Amino acid sequence: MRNAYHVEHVRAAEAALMARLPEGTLMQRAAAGLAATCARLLGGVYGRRVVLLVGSGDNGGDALYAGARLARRGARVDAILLNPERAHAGGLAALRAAGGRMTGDPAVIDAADLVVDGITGIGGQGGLRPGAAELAARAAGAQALVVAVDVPSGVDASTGVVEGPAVRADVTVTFGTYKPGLLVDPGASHAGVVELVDIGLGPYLPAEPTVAALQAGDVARLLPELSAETDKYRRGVVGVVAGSDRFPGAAVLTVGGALYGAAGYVRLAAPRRVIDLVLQRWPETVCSEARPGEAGRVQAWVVGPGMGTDEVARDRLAEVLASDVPVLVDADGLTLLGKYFGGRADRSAPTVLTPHAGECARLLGAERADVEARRLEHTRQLAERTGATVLLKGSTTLVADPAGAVRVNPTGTPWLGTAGTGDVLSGLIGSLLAAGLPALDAASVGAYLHGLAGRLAADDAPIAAHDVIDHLPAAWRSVGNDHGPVRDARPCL
Ligand SMILES: NC(=O)C1=CN([C@@H]2O[C@H](COP(=O)(O)OP(=O)(O)OC[C@H]3O[C@@H](n4cnc5c(N)ncnc54)[C@H](OP(=O)(O)O)[C@@H]3O)[C@@H](O)[C@H]2O)[C@@H](O)CC1
Ligand SMILES: Nc1ncnc2c1ncn2[C@@H]1O[C@H](COP(=O)(O)OP(=O)(O)O)[C@@H](O)[C@H]1O
Ligand SMILES: [K+]
Repeated sequence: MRNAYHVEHVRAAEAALMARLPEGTLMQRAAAGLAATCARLLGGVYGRRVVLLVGSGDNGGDALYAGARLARRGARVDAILLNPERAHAGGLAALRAAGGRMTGDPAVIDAADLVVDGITGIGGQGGLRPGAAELAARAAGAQALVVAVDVPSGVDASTGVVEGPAVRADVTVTFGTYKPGLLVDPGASHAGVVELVDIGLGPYLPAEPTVAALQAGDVARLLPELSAETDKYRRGVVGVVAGSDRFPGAAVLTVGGALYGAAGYVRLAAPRRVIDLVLQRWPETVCSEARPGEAGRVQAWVVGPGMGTDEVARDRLAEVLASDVPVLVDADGLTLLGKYFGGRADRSAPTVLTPHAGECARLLGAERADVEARRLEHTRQLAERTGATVLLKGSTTLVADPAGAVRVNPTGTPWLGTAGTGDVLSGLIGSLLAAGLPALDAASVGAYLHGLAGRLAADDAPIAAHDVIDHLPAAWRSVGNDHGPVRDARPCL
């Protein structure tokens, strides 16, 4: 698990650790890690041109001390001080002693091999002010690699919100712990590759992170375990209520995602024309024209993709919500939930909602652009308001549960932004719910595998939703299975 903490936790941990160490120790640890990364990126330090953008806080101090280390190894280091009177005194002295120079001429950026962004870190507030913004823009237009210190300046470290001009880094060297703003968009896409430097904060951080990102090993551990006794019913039955005469394809894609999830059996409740189409593509589906409540027993439902928003669809949703098993509501189901059910999921079993930004905005009565700009806040808010686990789709998918846990998905590609991929995701997560994964795990594991399948399918070229289904087995294989290969569940004869 990659854990990220809100700035207030980082500051508290820093204070507790600093109280046990000689003054300046943490900054030296940070600067050493930063300089090591810069040296590696430069592929040799001697004679290279490094420009430091230095704000008046400790973020600037880190940049100055790292600059001094590079200057001692023969780099030509120029520092541009945003506020010369308030720049970190110790860092300035170290840089001067190492032969670094102060300059007021931003043209040095144009000739630099590497620019170190030490304008603001966890102390930054809002978008960059004009002087800082000009330097950030000049660095973006130059050939140099841009390395952000701790956080790209202009990105809110706790939330990933970017409220104006901000640095776009190739690499961010962050200290002590990840910050949510490095994992959640739009901040994440300003951070580039994120490298963590351990400065010893770990023992002083709370057990529960503000935001966590699953890694392959976590996914492998969370996937259901198969054994010799496994059969289709024990694996779980997932019910799908999707498709309509107008949108039959949505059911094909949702069922496809569900078949390649962890359930052993997929049941579809849909109109005849939808069933015919689904059976052509997926003959293994068990189909029923009956209402969901009469379609047979399931361990989880997926309801919504392409089902329409008329009264028949409303009644189908009502029946599914009245069941005592986990339910995933997507697409038209979300529209119906807002229109007829007060946007709430008051149920005894878990509910998962999978809106994109537009659907999330509608359920909250907010603007889509605000949801996209402040993804973490809105995902949490919808989870609190609905009592459901909410997965907000789009660039950096987020999952929040009503108890406050948040996961951010590290896989995925913008190539997934194509019609129908959301239907595949719904089927996949529903299948994981039917297999018994708790809502937060099902949603975050589903998003992880879906994002990975999207990447494997796209490989830098356009894809269609069915390509994502086709690559789900490869995505499963690539995370492995912590419970050992399935074929070993039966002894060889
Ligand atoms: N935590 C740790 O364990 C460790 C932390 N360490 C390091 O300390 C960093 C935190 O340092 P920090 O607290 O001094 O704040 P910092 O990020 O330098 O920003 C404050 C400055 O930014 C300015 N400023 C603000 N907003 C602005 C804007 N929009 N546009 C322009 N300027 C703006 C603000 O100006 P002012 O408002 O005062 O005029 C002030 O000058 C942390 O990120 C890490 O790098 C490591 O050394 C060791 C371990
Ligand atoms: N820019 C992006 N980066 C990464 N993933 C994206 C991006 N845009 C869309 N996606 C993903 O593509 C899928 C689209 O789902 P959705 O909007 O519901 O489409 P549809 O309703 O057509 O199935 C989601 O999994 C979403 O996270
Ligand atoms: K910075």
